[in-house]
Amino acid sequence: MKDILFQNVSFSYPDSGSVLEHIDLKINGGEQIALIGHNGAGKSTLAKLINRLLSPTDGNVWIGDMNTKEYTAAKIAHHVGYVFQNPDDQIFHPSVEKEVGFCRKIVRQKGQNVRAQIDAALHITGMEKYRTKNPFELPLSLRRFVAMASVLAMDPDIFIFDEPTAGQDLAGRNTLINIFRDLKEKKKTVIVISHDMEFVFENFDKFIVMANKGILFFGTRKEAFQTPQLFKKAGLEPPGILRLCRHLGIEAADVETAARQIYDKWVGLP
Ligand SMILES: Nc1ncnc2c1ncn2[C@@H]1O[C@H](COP(=O)(O)OP(=O)(O)OP(=O)(O)O)[C@@H](O)[C@H]1O
Repeated sequence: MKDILFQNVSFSYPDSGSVLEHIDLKINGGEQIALIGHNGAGKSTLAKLINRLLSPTDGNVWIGDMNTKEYTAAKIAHHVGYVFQNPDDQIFHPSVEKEVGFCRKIVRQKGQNVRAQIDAALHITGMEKYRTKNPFELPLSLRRFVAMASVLAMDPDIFIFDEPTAGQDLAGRNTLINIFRDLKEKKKTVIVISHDMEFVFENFDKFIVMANKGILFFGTRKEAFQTPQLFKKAGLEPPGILRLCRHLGIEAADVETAARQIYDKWVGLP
């Protein structure tokens, strides 16, 4: 397991000035984190510094003992898998199986069984039945799972998912929950960039909240719920469950606890 370490990292795009300033951050190997913040807060930029698509203007980003500045993006891709928001940025093979099989070289280098990796990735994403299809004949919601399968098959230590719930119905969301559960069991590091407050607060225990060119908050779901004004300061709509709990005057960090408290307080009285 590789930790991710940001040491006093600042970043500017050539034509838009400073985007991130003096970021110190440590994500332990195996943590599953939701990365949230208003539009333009710098979430994708932070994520691209992790997979070396970008390099810090100042400071250093480490993946385990690798200073990302000293490696190419292709090399870092062995350790950090990035599932882009738009799958069409990532897909370029004429069949689902070929697309997912793109991992071959990396998987072989790791001494893993290529066939087993591809089959497992197709299975967990629900893409098995589409293996011979051209990805571009599939709807966008399924193309997202093709892109996901091709990253899962590479079996990196760290996964970044950019807006994975976008355009997904209940079945798609359940597939995602299953994928995140599996990655948690495998002790993979997962960073999910999302505007889907309901989904991330239901399914993640740790949060990074970005605002003002930096990190406004890094802590547990419970701590986020207990930090007054956090969502307002971050320019975010709090999840429905938090708004409900505040209206009812109860303190709960997840739906189950809230339901139990509501039941105990109003329903379960003898
Ligand atoms: N390639 C680029 N060139 C110049 N400026 C950029 C580039 N990409 C992003 N920016 C700017 O950097 C800032 C941070 O963008 P970024 O995409 O990291 O934010 P974000 O939090 O991921 O936003 P969103 O939620 O809208 O996707 C924004 O002001 C954006 O306009």
